[in-house]
Amino acid sequence: MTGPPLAAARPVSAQGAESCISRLDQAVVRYADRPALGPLTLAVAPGEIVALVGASGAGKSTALRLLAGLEAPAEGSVQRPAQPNATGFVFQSPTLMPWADARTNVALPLELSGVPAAEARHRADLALAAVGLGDRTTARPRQLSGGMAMRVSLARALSIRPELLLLDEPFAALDSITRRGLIEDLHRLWAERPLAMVFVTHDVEEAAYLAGRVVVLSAADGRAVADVPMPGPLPRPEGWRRDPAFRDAVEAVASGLSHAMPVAA
Ligand SMILES: Nc1ncnc2c1ncn2[C@@H]1O[C@H](COP(=O)(O)OP(=O)(O)OP(=O)(O)O)[C@@H](O)[C@H]1O
Repeated sequence: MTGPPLAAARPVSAQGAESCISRLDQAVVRYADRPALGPLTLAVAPGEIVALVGASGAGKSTALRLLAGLEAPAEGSVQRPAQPNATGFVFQSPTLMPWADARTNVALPLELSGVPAAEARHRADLALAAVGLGDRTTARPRQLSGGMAMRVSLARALSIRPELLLLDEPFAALDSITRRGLIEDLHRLWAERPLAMVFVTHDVEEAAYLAGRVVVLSAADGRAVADVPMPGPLPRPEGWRRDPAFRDAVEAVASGLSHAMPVAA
């Protein structure tokens, strides 16, 4: 291996208390007294893209739920964006209403949060155009491919104009070409309006390509065992996947992950 694996990693606890949009501080989650996560400290700066990787059960989704305010920690604290509607969430499944067209799927949650109907539809159309579905606003979910349905889900999350976007393995069910296209879309949208993102994935290369920083959670106890800054500009330049700096970064994350895997009995 040529990369600078864990030498380049810095412990999460070493992060300063710099201005951040969201932060977990020594957060612990337990289910029926069994530890599910932590203690985990994770700070996300405005406009920063962070990928969370770790074995199944390491606590990645739990960390996202804490950041989303969907559950509270048993110990430690969670800092979240002050504004209401500042956090968007994209799940692994697009979770679209099958009876509604793409526009309504995006507009209805806005209307339910108090946005007048005409404005909600206008914002839905803008969000759908931003994800490349400007010509599919009247399509029902069954008329859309898996990648298109995920784009609608992304448009729905973006339509609230979040400062923080949480994505829980959003592209896991899609083929690799579609996944790569969606990652490029995320970078393009981020370049137009740099919002913070926390992206959960099992795919080391996807994490290293998308994010400016990759945090590795331990399978044993859901602590962060590595926090690896990713080299290179965002969005990625043409041919970045073949760049030695990218290949080294992938190895650094993979090495952190191999240290974070459960030890076979
Ligand atoms: N509602 C729940 N009740 C009980 N245990 C739970 C609950 N949700 C999660 N857990 C447990 O908490 C731990 C962390 O789960 P979590 O889903 O956050 O892991 P993950 O890293 O996202 O896993 P995966 O990659 O498989 O999605 C696991 O041991 C899981 O079984």
